[in-house]
Amino acid sequence: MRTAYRVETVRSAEAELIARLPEDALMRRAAAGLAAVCAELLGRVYGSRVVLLVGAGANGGDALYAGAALARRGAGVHAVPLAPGRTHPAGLAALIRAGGRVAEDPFAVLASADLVVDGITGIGGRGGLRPDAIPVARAARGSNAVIVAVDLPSGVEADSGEVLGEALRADVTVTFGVHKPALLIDPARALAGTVRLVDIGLEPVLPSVPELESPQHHDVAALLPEPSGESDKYRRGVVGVVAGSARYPGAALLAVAGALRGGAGAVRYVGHAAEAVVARFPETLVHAGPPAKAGRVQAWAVGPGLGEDRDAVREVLASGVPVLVDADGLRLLDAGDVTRRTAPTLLTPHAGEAAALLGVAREEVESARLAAVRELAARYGATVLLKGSTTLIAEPDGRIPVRVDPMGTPWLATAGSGDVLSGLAGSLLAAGLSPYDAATAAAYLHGLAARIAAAEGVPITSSEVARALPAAWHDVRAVG
Ligand SMILES: NC(=O)C1=CN([C@@H]2O[C@H](COP(=O)(O)OP(=O)(O)OC[C@H]3O[C@@H](n4cnc5c(N)ncnc54)[C@H](OP(=O)(O)O)[C@@H]3O)[C@@H](O)[C@H]2O)[C@@H](O)CC1
Ligand SMILES: [K+]
Repeated sequence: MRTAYRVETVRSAEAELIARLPEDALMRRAAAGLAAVCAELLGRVYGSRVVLLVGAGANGGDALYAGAALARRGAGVHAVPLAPGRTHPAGLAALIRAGGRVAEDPFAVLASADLVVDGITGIGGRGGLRPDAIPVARAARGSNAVIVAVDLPSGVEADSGEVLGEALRADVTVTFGVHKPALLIDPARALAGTVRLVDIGLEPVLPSVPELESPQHHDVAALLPEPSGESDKYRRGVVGVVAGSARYPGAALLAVAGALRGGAGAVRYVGHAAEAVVARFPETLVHAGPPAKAGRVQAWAVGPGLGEDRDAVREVLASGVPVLVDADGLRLLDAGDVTRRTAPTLLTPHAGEAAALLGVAREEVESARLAAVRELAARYGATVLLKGSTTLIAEPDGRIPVRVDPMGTPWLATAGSGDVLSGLAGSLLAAGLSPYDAATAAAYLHGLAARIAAAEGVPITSSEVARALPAAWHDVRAVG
């Protein structure tokens, strides 16, 4: 798992290290790593033009020491102090000793820069760029220079990934010790560019439980169910899919398509589209309803294209097996029916549905996704998968890390893709995964399938995403 830690945790780990090391040792390590990435980006350091945007804190110090290292290798380095009188004194002295200078005209040096180092704010920044920094940041972005953010793009909130004002979009972010939540969560993540992690020796002093974790191929491979010699379809799990309506029969087909490729031994479809489902997927067991009379299942997925069938949602939530609720099911559910449950529940809203469940505006969820997913999970006592530009998965117990899906792709923003995800995650629940792991594996495989389907760079449909799921399993298993 890739992990991210909150500022408070990073600061206490740093304090522990600083106490054992000579003064400035950590900053020098950070700056050396930063200078190495800048040199790599420049290709030829000698004769290159570098501008340092320097704020009032240690983030500016990092930029100054890295600038000094580049100046020693022959780069022309200019510092632009944005908090004059509060510029890191030792860092500035090191830059001047190395032949760097303070810029007389920041806009002139920015116009001809090859590389700009953004050291305005790091983990100490709050509330977007300040007015003085905005024209300078815009000039940097408007130049042809590569922009390298120090630790974080300046102007983002480190712990939440929110962007409360203007921020400076980077091409590359060089972060120290460990990722911060803003580097994994939109909207901040989209401003970080490529993220490079510099080891400053922090790992051994960090707590074992991070704020966020983001799975990679081998993590997902370890979660996927594997049939054993004794497996029959019931032991592998039967997933009940309650989806589709006279108005939205397609949702039933897409949810079943996802469920058939999620590792359960059988898919039992319940609803008004039974005929269409069997015609397309003859391996499906079907039942016209109601869910309670459908026969044995190990998990339910309810909601895609369901229309107004409130009773079906209520009945499924009254069952003693894990339940996934999506789409119309989220609109129809009664909060008490969820909080009273003893078996686990997984809710899979997009930002609009999450906003309705929380009683806030959609923009509020989109701008503060981490807070929204945690609040929903706590309020409903359920695992929540919040879909979107960054898909997040939270447990009701706030001490458990929120998982961030790294596989999302804009290609998934296509009609019916959520229906495929519901079926897939429901199937993984029926196969015995916890809601947390089922949601994690489903989001990952779904994103990977979309990437595989869109490999030629052409638009894809949700049916194609479902068809690419076996290739996604294969890909994950091959590496895991
Ligand atoms: N600790 C360590 O050992 C190591 C730390 N390292 C580095 O230190 C960084 C953290 O340094 P930090 O704590 O000095 O805070 P930092 O991010 O530089 O900015 C805070 C300053 O900016 C100001 N300010 C606040 N908001 C602002 C805004 N919106 N716009 C403009 N200004 C704003 C605020 O002052 P204020 O004006 O509010 O009084 C404050 O003085 C970290 O990210 C990493 O790069 C590495 O070297 C590794 C070792
Ligand atoms: K920065």
